[in-house]
Amino acid sequence: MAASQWYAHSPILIWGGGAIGGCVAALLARAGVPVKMVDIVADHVQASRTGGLRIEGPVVQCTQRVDAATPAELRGRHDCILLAVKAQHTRAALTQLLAHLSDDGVVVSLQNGLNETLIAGSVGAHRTVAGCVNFAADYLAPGRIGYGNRGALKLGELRPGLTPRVTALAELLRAFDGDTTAVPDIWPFKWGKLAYGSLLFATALANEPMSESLADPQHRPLFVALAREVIGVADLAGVQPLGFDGFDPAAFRAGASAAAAAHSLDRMAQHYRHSGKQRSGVWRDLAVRQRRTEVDSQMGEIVRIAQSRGTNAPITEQLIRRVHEIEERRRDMARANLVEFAAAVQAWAAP
Ligand SMILES: NC(=O)C1=CN([C@@H]2O[C@H](COP(=O)(O)OP(=O)(O)OC[C@H]3O[C@@H](n4cnc5c(N)ncnc54)[C@H](OP(=O)(O)O)[C@@H]3O)[C@@H](O)[C@H]2O)C=CC1
Ligand SMILES: CC(C)(CO)C(=O)C(=O)O
Repeated sequence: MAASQWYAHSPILIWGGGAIGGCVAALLARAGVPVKMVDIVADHVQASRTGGLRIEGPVVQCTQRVDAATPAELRGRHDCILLAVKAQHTRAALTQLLAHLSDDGVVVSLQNGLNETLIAGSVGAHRTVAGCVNFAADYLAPGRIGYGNRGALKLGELRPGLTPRVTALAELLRAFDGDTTAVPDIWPFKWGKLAYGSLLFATALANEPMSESLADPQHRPLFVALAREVIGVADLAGVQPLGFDGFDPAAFRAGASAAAAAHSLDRMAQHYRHSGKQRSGVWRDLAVRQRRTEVDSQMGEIVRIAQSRGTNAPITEQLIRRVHEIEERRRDMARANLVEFAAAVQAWAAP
């Protein structure tokens, strides 16, 4: 199957044209792929289809006119929908997009978390493809996206095995990033990103850049304990997380040396040191957008899975509590949060 098959009948829909969707929409359009970006932010839609969508930052700078619509303006059915809304907006987006997905079409999740279960429940498992996304971007203003740094982009079927369609989807997305790969088992990467993401949620308790917090020796007991807990829940779910972009799950497992974890955290810090995006999307939701984060959808799911296996995930629960306190303006974002959290984790671990 050729990548062009996905847009032989209708443009590729990019549902949610913010940081991730906007980057993909602009750069696919720039490569000559027919795309249509769908977003609820009318000003952003209008700017992107008239003056163009501007991509800023160290990776690429361009202004690309992108065909765009609000959900209400959209007509017709499409074979490929790249879904890039925040996890908590997935259900609403699915309700809107269902009528626009062709019978043999697919929804590809370009999201963090385990939204594929929800997507499959709505459009059917046979029309769902999973993604693991780690490039960094920010929605800056209507018609303006910052592309901070390149990062892993992997696609896979819900069931193990490489299919022609997922191979063709990866080929399609190589027009966005040439290193995009189709993998025979996506779940180790999805869980790898959840463990990685737990560290990003933790760094968002502070105002410092990700690279600074990840490299700070005082925070490391917290990062190691947190990642180890998430990896433990993945084990219970029958998945052995895999790493990318400096994150090495094996280095956080019980029995691994402190030096191995330190090396992995140093490499993660290095990944962001020269990025145009110095702070995570979680930090941006809290500090700039001043809105709820994806913590319940992403970290909450880890707690729910642990509980369904008869155990718990206490450090993740404490992380969620602290993020909620910042969301509700009951806690300031400060380095002291990480220092205090690391000390608490060490105290719980003490015999
Ligand atoms: N940003 C990043 O660097 C990375 C993000 N991710 C993940 O990618 C996913 C997308 O995140 P990101 O791009 O940052 O998010 P953004 O908020 O930047 O973009 C999402 C866009 O979708 C819009 N939207 C919300 N609901 C709908 C809807 N029903 N239909 C159409 N559009 C809608 C949003 O509008 P509004 O703002 O009004 O809600 C927003 O414009 C998340 O799961 C995130 O964790 C993964 C790796 C890196
Ligand atoms: C930091 C990043 C971009 C991963 O590289 C991310 O996942 C986020 O901001 O949510």
